[in-house]
Amino acid sequence: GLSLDTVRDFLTREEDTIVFSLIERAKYPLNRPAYDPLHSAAGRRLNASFVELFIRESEAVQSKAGRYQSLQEIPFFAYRVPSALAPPYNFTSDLYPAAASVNVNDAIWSMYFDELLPRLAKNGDDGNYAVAADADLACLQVLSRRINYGRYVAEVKFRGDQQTYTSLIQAKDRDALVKLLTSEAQEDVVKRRVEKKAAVFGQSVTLDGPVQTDANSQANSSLFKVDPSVVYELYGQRVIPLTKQVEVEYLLHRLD
Ligand SMILES: C=C(O[C@@H]1C=C(C(=O)O)C=C[C@H]1O)C(=O)O
Repeated sequence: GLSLDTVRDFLTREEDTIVFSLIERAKYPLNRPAYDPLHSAAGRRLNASFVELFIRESEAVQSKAGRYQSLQEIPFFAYRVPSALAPPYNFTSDLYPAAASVNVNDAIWSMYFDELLPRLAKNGDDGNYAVAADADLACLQVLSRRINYGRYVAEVKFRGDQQTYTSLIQAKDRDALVKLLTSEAQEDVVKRRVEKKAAVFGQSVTLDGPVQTDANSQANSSLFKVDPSVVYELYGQRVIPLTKQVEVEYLLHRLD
């Protein structure tokens, strides 16, 4: 069952996946043309970039394979995903049905392409657009899963203090809800841990010398495949605030 410990364990494990997916995308140059609008053979400007088409088609395949039968997974192009051909599985849902579809995928999409990607990838174009787009998809999927997991966090917190949450939800008091669900101490632990994971997972491993410790490694952030301070800021300024936004939106539908 859900508890504050199990949801925090889930979020902790997702940190590993987030850091590794950022490290993978940082391996490739920016590959700018993959993000510009495509043109038809006749020269007409199309509405989508190569990366957007890649992600739409990938989601369609994964939808057929049943990925979105799990409520933990939410597609970026929900209106385009075909139904699943995969064997049915009876997913238990811990979520309140009227609030289960709350998500901030649109905000995650623009945050990733406008803010994060330019800080991850070096300028350059090696033409390997499908490989880079696949790395983008991995980043987007894990960021979406982690941030939209705020629905589960909110459900646990609601069950733990139904009376207080119910009155704040009825009053539609967003500010008081944010305050009640926030744990500053936990946020500080999370931010410092992901920064450390970026330093540990993103160092160059050689057979000579000792394994790097944070004390001697964090001094020079350019040693790392992804700058640990970028990951710290990503969590502090975007991942945690968006997770809390999901928590609040979920709670506002929790009594529907
Ligand atoms: C997820 C939680 O709720 C809030 C959001 C956090 C996060 O996104 O990491 C951390 C602490 C809380 O302010 C939690 O309490 O664990």
